[in-house]
Amino acid sequence: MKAIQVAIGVAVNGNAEVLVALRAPEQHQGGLWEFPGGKVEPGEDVESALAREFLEEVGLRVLQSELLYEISHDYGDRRVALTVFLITSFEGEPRPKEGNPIEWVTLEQLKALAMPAANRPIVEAVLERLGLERVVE
Ligand SMILES: Nc1nc2c([nH]c(=O)n2[C@@H]2O[C@H](COP(=O)(O)OP(=O)(O)OP(=O)(O)O)[C@@H](O)[C@H]2O)c(=O)[nH]1
Ligand SMILES: [Mg+2]
Repeated sequence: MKAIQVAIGVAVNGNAEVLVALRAPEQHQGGLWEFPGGKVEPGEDVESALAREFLEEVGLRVLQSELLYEISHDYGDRRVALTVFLITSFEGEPRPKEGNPIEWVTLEQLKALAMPAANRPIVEAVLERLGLERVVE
């Protein structure tokens, strides 16, 4: 099975909070919290996909981002290859443009969120990058 290429972003605000969205029940891995993002389209590079998905899903214009982490995960029903960016500068106020609730959460709150399995090492990388204790020792 070919992996689906996905670009996702961890936007950080001035209070050291990160932006998360709730996946709709009918979506793959529905009912779990995610970092906004989505599938890279044919012919599109992964940074462009990140910028497009952020505008489409939460209405933010990405001004500055850096590569944070890459992970492939097999969910059984599909394989995904996630490229994760830390978004250090953006423009606009986040709005749930596709109807999924969105929230700024502290890193402590992030640790406790129910997210898809592929996100556990991503959260570790976020905590490490932003300077907090790891979740698992
Ligand atoms: N956006 C997002 N997708 C994630 C995360 N973690 C994770 O495993 N995924 C998986 O990545 C895949 C693609 O993400 P997506 O469903 O957001 O894609 P999309 O926005 O293009 O959705 P669409 O197909 O409805 O247009 C899904 O299978 C999803 O389960 C995450 O933190 N954020
Ligand atoms: Mg999406």
